[in-house]
Amino acid sequence: MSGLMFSLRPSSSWPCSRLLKLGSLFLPPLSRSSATKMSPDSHWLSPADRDQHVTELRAAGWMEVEDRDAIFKELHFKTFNQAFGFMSRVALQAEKMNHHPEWFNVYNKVQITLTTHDCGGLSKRDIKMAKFIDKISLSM
Ligand SMILES: C[C@H](O)[C@H](O)[C@H]1CNC2=NC(N)=NC(=O)C2=N1
Repeated sequence: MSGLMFSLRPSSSWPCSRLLKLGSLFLPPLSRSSATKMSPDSHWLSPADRDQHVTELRAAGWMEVEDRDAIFKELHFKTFNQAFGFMSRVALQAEKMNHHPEWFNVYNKVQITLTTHDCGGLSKRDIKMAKFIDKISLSM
């Protein structure tokens, strides 16, 4: 495919929903309709909502990822079985929400990064998944 290629990245003043509309101007009609059909909870969080949610999640041990609009947490369990059982429950929830973590497991540790790939940043789905993860991890 020839032609000008560039990527639109959300920044603090350009929410993903606006970038999607701008980006869709350069997409073929088929992609344009799908790009604007994203469910609202996978749209980029507004700066005010993002600040509020991230502040709450930071208090629960989440941290912001330096070079991307994402949140990260490392969880420690007593055993590998407990860690894997936790991952199994989160995996079922991920399928139910159609929203999947980026994660790494070694023995009893699970490192999780949450971001919304469709939007290129944090959305309500990430917040919902982070709260689910915190609830499940406390019950293991
Ligand atoms: C096609 C499929 O519905 C999409 O790719 C879903 C799958 N899981 C996802 N997971 C995450 N974290 N972000 C997404 O944007 C996403 N999109």
